[in-house]
Amino acid sequence: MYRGGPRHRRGIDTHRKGKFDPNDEKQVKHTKIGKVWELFEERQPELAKVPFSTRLNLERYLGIYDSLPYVWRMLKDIGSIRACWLYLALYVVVQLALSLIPAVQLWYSGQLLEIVGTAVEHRTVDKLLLLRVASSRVACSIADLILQHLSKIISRPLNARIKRYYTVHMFHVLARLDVPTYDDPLVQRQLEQAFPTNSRQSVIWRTVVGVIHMGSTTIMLVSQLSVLLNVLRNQRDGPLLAFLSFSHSFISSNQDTHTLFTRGKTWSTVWAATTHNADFIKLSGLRKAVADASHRKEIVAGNMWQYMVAEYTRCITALGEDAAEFFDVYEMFNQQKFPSFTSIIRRPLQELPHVVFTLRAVQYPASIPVSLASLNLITSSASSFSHTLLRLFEQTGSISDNFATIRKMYDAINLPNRIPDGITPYPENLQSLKSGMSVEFRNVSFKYPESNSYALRNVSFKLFKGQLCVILGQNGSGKSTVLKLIARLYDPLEGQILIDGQDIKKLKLADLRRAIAILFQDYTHFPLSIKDNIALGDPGHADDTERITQAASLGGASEFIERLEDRYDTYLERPVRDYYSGLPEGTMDLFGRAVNFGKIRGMGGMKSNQSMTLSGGQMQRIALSRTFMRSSASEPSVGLLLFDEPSASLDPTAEHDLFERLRLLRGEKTMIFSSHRFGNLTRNADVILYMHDSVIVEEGSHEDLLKARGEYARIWNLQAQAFL
Ligand SMILES: Nc1ncnc2c1ncn2[C@@H]1O[C@H](COP(=O)(O)OP(=O)(O)OP(=O)(O)O)[C@@H](O)[C@H]1O
Repeated sequence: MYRGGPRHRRGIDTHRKGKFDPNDEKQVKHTKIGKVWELFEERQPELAKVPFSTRLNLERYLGIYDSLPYVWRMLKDIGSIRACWLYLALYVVVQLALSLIPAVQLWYSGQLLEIVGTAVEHRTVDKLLLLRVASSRVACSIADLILQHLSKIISRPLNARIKRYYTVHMFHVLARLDVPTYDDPLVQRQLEQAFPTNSRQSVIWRTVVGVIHMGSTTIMLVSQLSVLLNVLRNQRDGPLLAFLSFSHSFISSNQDTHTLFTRGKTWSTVWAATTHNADFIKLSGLRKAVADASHRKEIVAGNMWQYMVAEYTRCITALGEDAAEFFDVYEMFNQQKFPSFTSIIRRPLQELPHVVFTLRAVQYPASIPVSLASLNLITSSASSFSHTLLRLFEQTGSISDNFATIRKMYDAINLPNRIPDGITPYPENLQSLKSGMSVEFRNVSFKYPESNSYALRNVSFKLFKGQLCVILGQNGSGKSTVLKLIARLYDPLEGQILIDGQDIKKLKLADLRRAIAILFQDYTHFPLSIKDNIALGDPGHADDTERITQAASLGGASEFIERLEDRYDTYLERPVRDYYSGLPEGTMDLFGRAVNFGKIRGMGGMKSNQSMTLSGGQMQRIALSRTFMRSSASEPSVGLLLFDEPSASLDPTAEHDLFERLRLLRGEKTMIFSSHRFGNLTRNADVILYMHDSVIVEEGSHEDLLKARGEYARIWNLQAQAFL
């Protein structure tokens, strides 16, 4: 079985904040969870001697304390939302009223008990009093109902406002992160935890409600307890029965809170779980492959499905019950095998109040009705009291989780980008960009984060303003990396990059990126309309329809866009799914009619296929059009055009047209191409950089390199022979 091995582990940067070295056994505890998962937990020396559940309790409360400044900030933020305080105050008043109702009800129950007592002793009933007490008890129930409803009515707009406010925050965080920060799996995890996508209510709302409910539950407990003590004072055996009922309820609630805290363990310690189990990794891959539409063509055409089913079955059989996600296996692993002592004595304790009551009734037969009534009152109020108490425990548990999430959320909001911003505005004079930008690499070396090998090694070159440069080389030689470093998607490990003679790190990032137009080799399409896909090339002119259509025709996309049904409003992939009822098309419904969604679809303008597939070349033309939003010679804000394999998916005519257009459009701007092709482009280039294995091995014009008779000349001649 593959176990990760030292090669894999050495790659981990143990100095980075938030990481720990899994090889250091003093710091990290390693546990195998079943066949698949391995859990690594950070040891906590200062708390290690405290018993398990106490330690977790302590951690929880310390966690709550640490999170308080974040909660305060949250309250201030909520206060800044329009009309939120008003709704919040109303909500608090309603909850307060709701929390007092059980005590009032209990008090009326005590009154009823007294009436029964008087009736037994004096054989008379004050009918008016009975009526008043009974009707007040009913009024309490109705008031409870109304208040519950009111609380729902108020919470709806309150929740919506809070959610809207924080959704914008969340979007801001996700939108502003740079590549190395966003790509870090730890940051991904942090974002997932800070902004869980699967919950319908925002964590902020849950916390606000949780804090208010904790307050109202405490009031409920205190008021219930004081009324109960009052009622019990005059009851024979009352204190004994109450003690017995409570002890049972306490034990059950204690048990429940224990399981709650065990679950809480996963949130209160630093841990990470991974798997190196080849079968499980393969099984997960197979599951993803059949669930993802992008693999369907190959699965069908390649006749792969039988093999995939056989392999899936083999892996799942080999793993048995361990073939599950971490949390499922972990829960199974943690389940207590034997019932605990408390759960064993819990059952008999439950029966004790009734046993005591029966004994008493036998001893004093005359007091049976009063004792019966008080038994009923005491056991029911004890159970409601312990229910409230349990709720308080649960609320404390979930509030500490919510506080922790709020802390993570604000940490994520403040998450710094790994590429630091510069302070020098660029350029000093916007018109200077018309004649291009100079670019210089001085002994630049670079490794991608988490990678052990150099993507660039000691790379130096200089391009003057307005030059055309083509970078050539085999796959993986480092061509794209050069372009990424110029746009400061990453910073070099060693060396310096200069733009117009200034260190690139000193320039303001937004200014630098505004001065560069770039087309990536692995360009993507946003799940937005074609119009927006092109417009995003120049967000400053996103509403300029004329500019968009012009960019589309420069990118060679306008012709096929015009032929689409929705033209520029076409969504290549609709980001919103339609919903359908569960009845499968073609089957019969309950009344014997064939299920047919056609009519509904027609009325709703819904399509049977939610994604619009264009050819690879058409996709590339849209991406090119996006770049053309800012690449024209007349565009004053751009001085450097970077194209990474811009013609890879284009047919020869389109490629020829593209290069012609680029030549004309460029004017005097600096342009760098990364390419595999030798031809007109390289012949016209001022500088060709030939890269091999992360290093520049040849540099010069076409003629220079032919004369040098190196690798460039060899491949050029090979190509020329092929056309002879
Ligand atoms: N995000 C990344 N993380 C880690 N390594 C990467 C990453 N991107 C590229 N590399 C590695 O860096 C090296 C240089 O890659 P680069 O993309 O610059 O090559 P290229 O010359 O553009 O290749 P191609 O011609 O295939 O586009 C390769 O070894 C590649 O595996």
